[in-house]
Amino acid sequence: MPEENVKVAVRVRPFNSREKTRNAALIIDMNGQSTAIRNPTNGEEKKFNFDYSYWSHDGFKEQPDGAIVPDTSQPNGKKFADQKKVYQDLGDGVLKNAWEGFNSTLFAYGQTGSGKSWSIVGYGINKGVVPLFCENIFKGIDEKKKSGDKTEFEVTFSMLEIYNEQVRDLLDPNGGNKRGGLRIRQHPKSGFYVEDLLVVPVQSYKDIELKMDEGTRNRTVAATNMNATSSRAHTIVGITFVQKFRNAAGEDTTKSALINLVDLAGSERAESTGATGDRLKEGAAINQSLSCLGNCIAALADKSSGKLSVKVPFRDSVLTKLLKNALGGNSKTIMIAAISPADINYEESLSTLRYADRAKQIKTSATVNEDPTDKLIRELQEENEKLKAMLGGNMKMEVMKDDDEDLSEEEIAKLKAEMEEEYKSRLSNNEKEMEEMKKSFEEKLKEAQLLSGDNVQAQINAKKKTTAHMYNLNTDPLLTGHIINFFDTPAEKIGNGKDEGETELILTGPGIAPKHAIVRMEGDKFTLEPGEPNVRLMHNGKAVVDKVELHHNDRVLFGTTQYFVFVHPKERDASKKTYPEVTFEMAQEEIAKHSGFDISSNKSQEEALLQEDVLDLMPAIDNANSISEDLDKKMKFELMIVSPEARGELTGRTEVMIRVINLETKHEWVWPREKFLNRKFVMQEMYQNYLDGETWDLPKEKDPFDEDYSADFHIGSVKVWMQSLAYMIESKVQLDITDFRGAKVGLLNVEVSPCDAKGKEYTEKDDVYVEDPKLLLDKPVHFLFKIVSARGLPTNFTDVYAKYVFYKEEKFTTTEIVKNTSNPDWNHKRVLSFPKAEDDLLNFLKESAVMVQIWGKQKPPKEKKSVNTKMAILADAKAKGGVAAANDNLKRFDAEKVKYMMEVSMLRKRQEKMEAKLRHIRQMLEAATEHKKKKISTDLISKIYTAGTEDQAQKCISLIPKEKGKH
Ligand SMILES: Nc1ncnc2c1ncn2[C@@H]1O[C@H](COP(=O)(O)OP(=O)(O)OP(=O)(O)O)[C@@H](O)[C@H]1O
Repeated sequence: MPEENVKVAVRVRPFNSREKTRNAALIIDMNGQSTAIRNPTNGEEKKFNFDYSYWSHDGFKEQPDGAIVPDTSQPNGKKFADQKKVYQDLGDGVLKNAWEGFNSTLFAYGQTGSGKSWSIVGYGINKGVVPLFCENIFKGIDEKKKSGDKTEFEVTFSMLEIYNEQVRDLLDPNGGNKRGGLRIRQHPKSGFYVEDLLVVPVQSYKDIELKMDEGTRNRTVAATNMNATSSRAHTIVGITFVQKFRNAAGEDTTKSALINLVDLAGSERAESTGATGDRLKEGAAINQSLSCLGNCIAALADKSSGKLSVKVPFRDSVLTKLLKNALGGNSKTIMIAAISPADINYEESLSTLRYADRAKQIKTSATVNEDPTDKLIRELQEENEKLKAMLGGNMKMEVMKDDDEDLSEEEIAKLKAEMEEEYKSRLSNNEKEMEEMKKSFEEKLKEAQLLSGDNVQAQINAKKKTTAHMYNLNTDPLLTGHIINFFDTPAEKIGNGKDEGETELILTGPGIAPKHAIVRMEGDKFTLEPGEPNVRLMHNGKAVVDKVELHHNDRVLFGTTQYFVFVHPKERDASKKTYPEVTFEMAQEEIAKHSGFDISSNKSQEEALLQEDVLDLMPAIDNANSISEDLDKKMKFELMIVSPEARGELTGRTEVMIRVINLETKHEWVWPREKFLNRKFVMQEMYQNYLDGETWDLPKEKDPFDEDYSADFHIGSVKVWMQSLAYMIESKVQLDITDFRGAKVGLLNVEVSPCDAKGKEYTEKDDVYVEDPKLLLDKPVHFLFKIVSARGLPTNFTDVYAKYVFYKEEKFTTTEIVKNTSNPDWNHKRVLSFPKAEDDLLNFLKESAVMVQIWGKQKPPKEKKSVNTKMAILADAKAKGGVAAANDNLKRFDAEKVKYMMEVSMLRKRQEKMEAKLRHIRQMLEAATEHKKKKISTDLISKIYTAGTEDQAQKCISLIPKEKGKH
């Protein structure tokens, strides 16, 4: 069988708005087949060669109809690759292969938002490979038919999603409700397949479009209910193209091709979740399928470079089972690696390029799937006879294993146990397949029409024009507008389906109550009201307590995940207003604004970034809280805005962090954003199991809500400025310790002073004061750094210690640990010696500081007070007077104040020194007058001026009478 390498194309997209806000720099360059990426920190460039390198970053224009085309008047217009170009290179090949009877797989890899869907599916008029391929296949069929070709053509369509290692049939509206998802089976010849997957016959591109819409709608319902981000799911569209004709020998022949189009989940999840250092990093939060795909690709690349003993772990995940053929078997395979052009995504883009680089080494060997139809039926019959015999115990069951698989006894036993079931399934599957083969395509189409909801969809579209309704909003714009609910009854009750009375609209998700809300229709007027007290219900960003009137384009949030936009066609048509298109971001922004955040566009880059983080995290935190409430997990999450100083860091930007509070024990933790998001994925999965009625609670070590109170806790920090040392003046100060929120949590007594090489502190006597730090250049300098004690720390801590990094040190220095007191005395003392002071050091002393962080352990819980999570969170929100518990530490915590305090104390000392010098000069002049001296040697003047101590100065002044040059 001829082997062929996987074809790899890389495509770089334009800057998105996020990258533009961040003033991101372009780090990708493409030239012919090569793609270069520049490391933004050191400027180093790495080059890769691919089958195609598609420049879609700039050099284009948008036509009035929205089509994006090359603009040759721009410098990069010539190399710009539009959708057409990509289709011509990649899609056309797939089409040709399909006609010849080869299987093909096209998959898109890349981080979230890198442009995978753009290439595979496309947006609006800018159609991607899938729609263009589908259009062309039917065009080809029509042409053949017109030319009098007698071949029968059959095209079928299927669409599935892999989320959290479960397969969901996207063409089956109930596909998402099947527990554990659909099963994967293995066929001896064709490999792994999904059992019971709906495969519908289609007759035209229009049919496929409708089916794709249907699939997307089901995907939206599932994603909204599960509160999942679509970028964590893999979507596989399967198209089979069958040609039935009579061959030269006069036999009825079937030529078939399976085309798999795979839109993979965002690649970053597999990598970056590990960076949080959280114990849950190995948990379900990592997309197992994606990391396993990486392992398979690496193993296959090794294999093709000659390492034949390498085992390819296809069986380790659902995705790799289904892509086994695409990667190592009977398929011609293409990978599109999508990358961002921006420096801020350097790591992700580099890892995508490496992935692609490895993938291009993989070899597959596709064969034409063409056989006489009778033979195919005979084979199926024969196989069924065999299966029956084996199931009846007349034949030994052989475990099906690949040459490259090395299974243990245990694994073989397990596989055997699964086999019986598998045989039964295959038996019925084969029977179904034979039946299907005997049926004409017309019969199949007729059946499918009965099953399909095409007409229903057409009716819905017509009704949308005249009847009030609401449509869903999703973070992924491709999933927005697919869930429609009409309001055509006097009162529409909305709830989670657990109410005893009737609920017209059931919504699932965290925070949805049995009687959640009611939408009433009174003539042309619509109103919204909560169905029971304390439900999470928002209207245009504000919490709904009483009845509110609904107007066209209003935004409604039920619980914490179900976002909708209300459409009132009558009001809209009668109004002269132009209504803006509502986006998910807009809906989030208005919620943030009403919770007290300053949302404006007029911001510095740093503020804009912070705003973006706030908007990202606020709904996620609400969501985590409502999951905690529904599962009664006793934990509460709050958003905090934390400056680098408050985090105990010298540099960095103001960030969003999450304060976690145990409502029963009052223990607290502070989580970085990544850790929170990582854990939230696990919370969502836990919640989904709860909804599905499965055992949902997890053991302590896997529970995303669990935290160890005895872990070290960062109580607060102090920034100690070093300026006085630049003048060799000591500084003994008491400074405020501030916590993450910028609140004062105690006082720290610190001292810095110049000393000799042995660490002996200089006294007034051996004054080493310098007027200008430059005078220390190239001289040896030594300092003493003392952390004496802290006073008034919060009483809920013990085992307290301080730690810091001095100047260019890499590791923290830690004081001893002091137990059971909120007034620890550390008496920590350290000599810091620099044999030759350099500019860097002097600059550091003059302008920088040492961050001292105070750490401790929270004390064990006192007697636990049992609380109900929902009630406790509600009480807390009421006490704080708002939904979001955003802190205002930016206003409260003034990092500059400490600097000024220390600067003033240092200036005072410098002034004393200057005044002494002045006094000595004055005394010198007085002595000269008294002794009638007209001249004094410059040598003596300089000695008086630079005298280190009072004694030295007086000694020099007393030499004046002995000076020569009287009268
Ligand atoms: N070649 C391109 N030209 C113009 N815009 C593009 C291009 N590629 C991507 N975009 C834009 O970038 C955004 C993200 O692209 P897309 O949705 O395709 O990313 P994705 O990788 O599929 O993300 P996800 O993993 O979330 O599904 C979209 O708004 C899209 O319009």
